[in-house]
Amino acid sequence: MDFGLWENYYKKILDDFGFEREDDEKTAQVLDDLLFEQGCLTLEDLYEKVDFSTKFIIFGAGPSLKDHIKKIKTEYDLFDYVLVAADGATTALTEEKIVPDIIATDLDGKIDDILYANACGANLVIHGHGNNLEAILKYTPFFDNVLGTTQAQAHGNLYNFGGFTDGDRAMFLAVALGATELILAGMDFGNVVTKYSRPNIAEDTAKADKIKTKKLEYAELFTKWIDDNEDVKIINLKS
Ligand SMILES: Nc1ncnc2c1ncn2[C@@H]1O[C@H](COP(=O)(O)OP(=O)(O)OP(=O)(O)O)[C@@H](O)[C@H]1O
Ligand SMILES: Nc1nc2c(c(=O)[nH]1)N=C(CO)CN2
Ligand SMILES: [Mg+2]
Repeated sequence: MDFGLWENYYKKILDDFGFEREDDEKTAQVLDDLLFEQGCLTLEDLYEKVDFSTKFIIFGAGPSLKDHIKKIKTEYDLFDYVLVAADGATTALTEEKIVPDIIATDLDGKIDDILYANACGANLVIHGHGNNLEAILKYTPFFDNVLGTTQAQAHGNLYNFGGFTDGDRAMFLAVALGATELILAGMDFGNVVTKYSRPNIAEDTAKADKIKTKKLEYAELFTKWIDDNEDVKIINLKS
């Protein structure tokens, strides 16, 4: 999605959630400075790492994630696909001894699992926004093979491929990497969250709060936008 079109959605998101654009821009600047210092990936670098396939599997952190991973393990040849974990989904993949090729994260998943997957070879797409400045400062220096994103205007080392939550941004990234097919696993949307999305809940699942429910509505909207507007086949294992 080009920035002009994205900006219309972005302004609505800022308004809907009460986020400040200046806060997003401040974190973006910090992330860009960190990546300048430590080195980072360009889109072309990442493309070279995953150009073995144009078929991608995107793993979200919804209630069907574990079942979908088990189905994929038995019915698919994992080496035929570029595996992209959205943040908390990394933990479920780690439990199943799978290292994703890419993790899209705003660094609020289980950091130990993301660090482990990164050490095992997963590339990281770190998203800076107005509410994760501390996590960006604290954890970014510990990761290798990082590409940075922002939801504001891209500048310096950062990209904006479109998308809001880790899951739908992972899809926009896949499109930017030339995906022809996206298989969605654990992308339930709706209003139920899992321990992979919310590590502190007592049970395996819980009712999403209002803000999370609204985030998932945007995730679904952008998934539909990609399906309607991009030249890519989307297969959601949930439906
Ligand atoms: N029912 C669901 N619960 C949680 N995540 C889901 C669900 N369905 C789809 N997803 C996707 O899985 C992704 C990973 O979940 P996670 O909660 O770790 O992400 P997030 O974008 O950081 O959300 P938040 O800002 O609420 O922490 C989400 O970004 C979303 O796109
Ligand atoms: N400012 C801000 N931006 C975001 C946030 C958030 O909590 N605050 N959460 C996101 C992923 O769900 C994506 N973008
Ligand atoms: Mg996250």
